[in-house]
Amino acid sequence: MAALNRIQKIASHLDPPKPFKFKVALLGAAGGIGQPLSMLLKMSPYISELSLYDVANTPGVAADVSHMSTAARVKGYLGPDQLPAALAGSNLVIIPAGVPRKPGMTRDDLFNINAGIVRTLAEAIAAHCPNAWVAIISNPVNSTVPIAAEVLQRAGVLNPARLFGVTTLDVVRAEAFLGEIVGADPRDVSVPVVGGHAGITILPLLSQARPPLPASVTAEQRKALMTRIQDAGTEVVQAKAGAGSATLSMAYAAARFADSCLRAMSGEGPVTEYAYVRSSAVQGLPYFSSPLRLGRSGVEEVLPLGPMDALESENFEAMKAELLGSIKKGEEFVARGPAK
Ligand SMILES: NC(=O)C1=CN([C@@H]2O[C@H](COP(=O)(O)OP(=O)(O)OC[C@H]3O[C@@H](n4cnc5c(N)ncnc54)[C@H](O)[C@@H]3O)[C@@H](O)[C@H]2O)C=CC1
Ligand SMILES: O=C([O-])CC(=O)C(=O)O
Repeated sequence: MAALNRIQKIASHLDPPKPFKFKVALLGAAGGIGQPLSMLLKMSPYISELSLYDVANTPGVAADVSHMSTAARVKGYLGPDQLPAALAGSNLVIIPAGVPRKPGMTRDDLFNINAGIVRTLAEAIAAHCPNAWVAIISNPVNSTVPIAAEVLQRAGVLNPARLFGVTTLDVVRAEAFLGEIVGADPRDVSVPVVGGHAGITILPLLSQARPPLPASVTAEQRKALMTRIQDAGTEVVQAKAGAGSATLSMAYAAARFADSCLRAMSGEGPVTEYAYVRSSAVQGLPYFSSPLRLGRSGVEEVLPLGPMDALESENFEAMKAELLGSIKKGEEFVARGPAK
């Protein structure tokens, strides 16, 4: 314990106290992702107020997390009546609300339930914190981000520079898997992952990986690594055998994404992150996950995708129809309006 205190003292000396200034709202805070993410956000030096919202079980989660001896003040909000207060004044809203997959399902199979949840939450954001940055985790991300965008646009408050589909888990996985292969600490590995967040739409650009894949890795092994990154969500769904999908690695990835947003908001830029955003990065695809330069106002620049090798270019072409279909499905859902 003495050693831990000493390490903490040294760390706080090296890393001077940050202004604890942002309110972050987590919608779906009592779920499989929401609970560990609440804990990780409570540890963020950038958060002064942590607002935990869910339709079930938030009082318990909020009471539990609030006992951690870190600066963020924690408040739990339960049910739609408390949603306005949960959101008011938020700088960043993170949304893991919704149902997860079971074995045999695709992410798109979640559309029927999660589309309505995201629409309702986006309507509340438009009304109660229209300037917040919004990070959507709920699947299918390829459609839920266009849903949120359409809702915000119809309310006259859409700022595409502040609306993100969280694809950080794809990057995290690529770093972990490549780190294993090259024998490096994954924190020293970088792999761009672009496109969308489902199967073939997840496009790891292994040709741009740093450190590069060793020359001994064959074309088949390279293809297998690409496929493993694309199917990693399914790997977890199958391993959990009906008990849900990735929660802990997702909470880690979302905390990392939130940290990037809050650093950018603080002016500690430039911050580079990957996320699924509305952009003109790829002709004919109004949403695409790209490398982004984040600053105080949100996305300041959508960075180029960079060169692709033959396999990546082939995958890039092959994903386009599916991604566009998912985008249109989301947009049409909002255009149709609520079921009568
Ligand atoms: N973007 C990504 O990389 C990933 C996305 N996901 C997605 O995240 C979502 C959540 O996954 P889990 O946390 O494992 O699910 P979960 O079922 O454990 O938790 C979801 C939570 O959302 C809450 N919820 C339901 N309706 C709500 C509403 N209207 N307002 C507020 N909260 C509501 C539930 O009460 C529950 O606590 C799923 O759609 C899943 O597919 C999961 C992993 C990775
Ligand atoms: O696979 C799922 O259903 C959850 C998810 O998006 C992921 O783990 O990447």
